[in-house]
Amino acid sequence: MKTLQLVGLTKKFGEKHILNQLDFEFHSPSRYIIHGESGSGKTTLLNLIAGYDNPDSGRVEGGGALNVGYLFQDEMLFSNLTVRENLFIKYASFSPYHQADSHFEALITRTLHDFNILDLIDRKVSMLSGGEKQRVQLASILISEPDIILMDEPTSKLDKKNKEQIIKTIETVFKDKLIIVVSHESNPLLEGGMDLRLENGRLYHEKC
Ligand SMILES: Nc1ncnc2c1ncn2[C@@H]1O[C@H](COP(=O)(O)OP(=O)(O)OP(=O)(O)O)[C@@H](O)[C@H]1O
Repeated sequence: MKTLQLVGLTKKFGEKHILNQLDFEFHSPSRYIIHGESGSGKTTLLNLIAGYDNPDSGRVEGGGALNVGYLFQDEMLFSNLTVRENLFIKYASFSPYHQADSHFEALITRTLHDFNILDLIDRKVSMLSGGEKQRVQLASILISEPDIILMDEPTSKLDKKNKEQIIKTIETVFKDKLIIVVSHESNPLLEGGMDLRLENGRLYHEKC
């Protein structure tokens, strides 16, 4: 089993400690849902795990050996490009060859099939529904073939029906991955996931 360890992780903005000597061990494959008040540091924590920002002290261990995929709160897609073109842009930024090779074709076909949107591959993003766009955004994370998936409010803009569908898809397609989700929802977002609370700069197990 792979692990991702946070060791004495500390992050300050000005004089304010956002994360304070935070120790935690995430196991893969598992699902964790991080709750916490607005401004408690949830996005800051994901940014540190992804390596987008550096801690003031402490470290993230195991992250370097694991490929991280990050779905941002406002993940951007180019509306006047097709689903294939959007995913290719993402792929080209990871692939050393920057071309749509056979690996890309196999990867995109498998991924879009898993998200049940293969028939939309040549459609412009501007012609997709909100739920379909969200599926393309989720599919785009898999283009970097990550071991760890970080998601900031992945279902916040969806209605109940779409939300349930997306959660089901995440549970099946991402079942072998370590998933860390930030969510404002008070109920467990993903069944079987571990609920955590970020408070006063530390992570606590939350009782449901
Ligand atoms: N680059 C920055 N410079 C200064 N302060 C920052 C910076 N990034 C975040 N902060 C502050 O750090 C605190 C934690 O922000 P963060 O975005 O991690 O919170 P959050 O728990 O994700 O909030 P929300 O639930 O509202 O998205 C906030 O008070 C925020 O204003």
